[in-house]
Amino acid sequence: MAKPTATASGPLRFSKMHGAGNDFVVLDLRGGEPAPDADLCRALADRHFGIGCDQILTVEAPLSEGAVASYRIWNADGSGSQQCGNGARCIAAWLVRDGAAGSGAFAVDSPSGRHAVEPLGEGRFRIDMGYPDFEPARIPLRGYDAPLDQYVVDIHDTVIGFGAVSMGNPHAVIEIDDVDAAPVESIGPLLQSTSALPESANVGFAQVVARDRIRLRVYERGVGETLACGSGACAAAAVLMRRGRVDRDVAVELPGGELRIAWSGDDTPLSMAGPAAFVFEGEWNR
Ligand SMILES: N[C@@H](CCC[C@H](N)C(=O)O)C(=O)O
Repeated sequence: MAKPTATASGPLRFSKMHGAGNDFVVLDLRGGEPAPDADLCRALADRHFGIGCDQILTVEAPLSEGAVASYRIWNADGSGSQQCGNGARCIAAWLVRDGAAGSGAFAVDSPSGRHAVEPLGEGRFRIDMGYPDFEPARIPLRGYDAPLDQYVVDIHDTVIGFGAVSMGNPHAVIEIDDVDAAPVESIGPLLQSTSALPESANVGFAQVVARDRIRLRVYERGVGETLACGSGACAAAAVLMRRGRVDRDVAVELPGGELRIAWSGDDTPLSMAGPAAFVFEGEWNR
């Protein structure tokens, strides 16, 4: 099979991939192809008139010495993001298939920094996702000077308690008794709309099942509910670990699959392990 590459003219070649059901259109921009603009992202992501995906990922030249490549992320609505955990694993799988990375450990750059990648075999990868940042100004979360375990907002008389953290991108985490009954479609967009979260946030609804197991649904910024959010799984685990609600190594069950999150504490990066899969290759007629 020919390697999917983007050329300056003619059809735009893409790979369709997913990580635990969070699906992607991957474009290779290493040949100098411009990044997709918001209109093209929306067209590619459209599930009826386009290819259909939650995010568009672009493979680009490395930003740091020794990294094999970098990637950027666009949501289905055309907005950009700084991080995508499931996307990082898909980019890793794509780079291995491409030959840019070998079968051993390697590094990739993202808008939020450099990530060590460890191929685990059978289509699974472990990614160093960096340091969870609880500092309100850097999430960003307005109205607080110091991190709290729980923040409270009152939006049009709906009171919402949540934890907040940046994984490079902003996350709010609401602990809930039964994730199946979580008001994802109502509270997700409502919390995203608060001026306390000036860059919006990915809103996770997390149920602690056991000290080593969380169930999670995420209403993503720029998409809506997805089958999995990798950075959301990292965020939920980090918030619940910091509260002492779960152990430092947990399984996170999402509607589309399971991820493993480990974080030994403030001075160490958090790691995420999970699957990455190719679905099909194609050409977009522009
Ligand atoms: N699905 C992703 C997160 C993608 C970006 C997010 N919607 C944002 O706007 O920050 C993941 O797996 O982390």
